[in-house]
Amino acid sequence: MPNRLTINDIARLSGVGKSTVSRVLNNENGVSQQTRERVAAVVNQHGFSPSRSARAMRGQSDKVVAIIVTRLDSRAENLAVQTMLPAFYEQGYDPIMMESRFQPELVAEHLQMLSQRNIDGVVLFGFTGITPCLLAAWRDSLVVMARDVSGFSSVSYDDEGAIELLMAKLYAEGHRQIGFIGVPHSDVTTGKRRHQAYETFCRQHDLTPRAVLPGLGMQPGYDHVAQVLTPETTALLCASDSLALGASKYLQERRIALQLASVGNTSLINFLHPEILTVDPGYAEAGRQAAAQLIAQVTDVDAPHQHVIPARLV
Ligand SMILES: O=P(O)(O)OC[C@H]1O[C@H](O[C@H]2O[C@H](CO)[C@@H](O)[C@H](O)[C@H]2O)[C@H](O)[C@@H](O)[C@@H]1O
Repeated sequence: MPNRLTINDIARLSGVGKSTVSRVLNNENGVSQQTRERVAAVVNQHGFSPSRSARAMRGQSDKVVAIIVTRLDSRAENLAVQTMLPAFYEQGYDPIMMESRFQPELVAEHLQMLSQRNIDGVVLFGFTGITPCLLAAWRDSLVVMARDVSGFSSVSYDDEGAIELLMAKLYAEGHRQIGFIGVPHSDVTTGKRRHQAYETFCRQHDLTPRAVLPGLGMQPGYDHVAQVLTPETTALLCASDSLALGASKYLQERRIALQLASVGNTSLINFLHPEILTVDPGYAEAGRQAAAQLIAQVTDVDAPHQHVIPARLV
């Protein structure tokens, strides 16, 4: 018996008609309890796993998408998820959330499990180590967030543009000694692209670059900011809001007055530090576009497509 029974198989094995099986699988009225149990017994006995029908039988949605975030505590990713969820709900999809913790092996495990459950599609927050090969089976039903992966749909941010906007603003305000705190180049987007954009701006405007790349998070910002400060430094550009929060705490404790700037425009930084100059990479818009793209793909309305969200100075 093949793993995936057809509706005909179930009808034959249960001794009922196809339409009866369909009514049972779709949890409709008009079927006796006894017949319902007979059909359910066949389904259970044969290890039947047509997730859509099984879900319908349990009265659950038959349209399910998965959202795989890298970290459940990322403010950036939360902002994108916040606009993604209503877009999925509106079209009748039930989203489930999973976490990768930046581990490709975990992504592989999640995808394997999702494909066994016949999930309609996946939004995956990408990172270094995610390869086209890893995602091959999902080419038509997956959207990568925050970076592009060759051959797949993606919604990414304009990392260089975000830094150029902030550097241009700081420069226009008269700053000539601008430090940079960022993320190692192994992280291609938040790390390499944002740092290189800073270096390029410095080169083009004859500024001396002074950068440190400790990694994502508030603690690295707090621990490493001192390395880029000189007595002449008047401004500090942070590759993310979390780094800016850490750097800001350090500077406040030592009563060092600097113009801080960061990429993020997340609610915590706006609430605690409205004085920080910030660029909105477009997390909310990215969430909306990712949901729309995935729905268009899984309903055959659109082919894979790459979107880049423009950054906006706030
Ligand atoms: O301030 P945070 O919430 O820690 O945000 C930092 C950056 O998070 C995102 O980048 C990181 O996750 C991406 C997947 O969502 C991954 O592709 C990237 O390599 C990571 O650095 C976000 O895309 C950035 O804009 C945030 O600055």
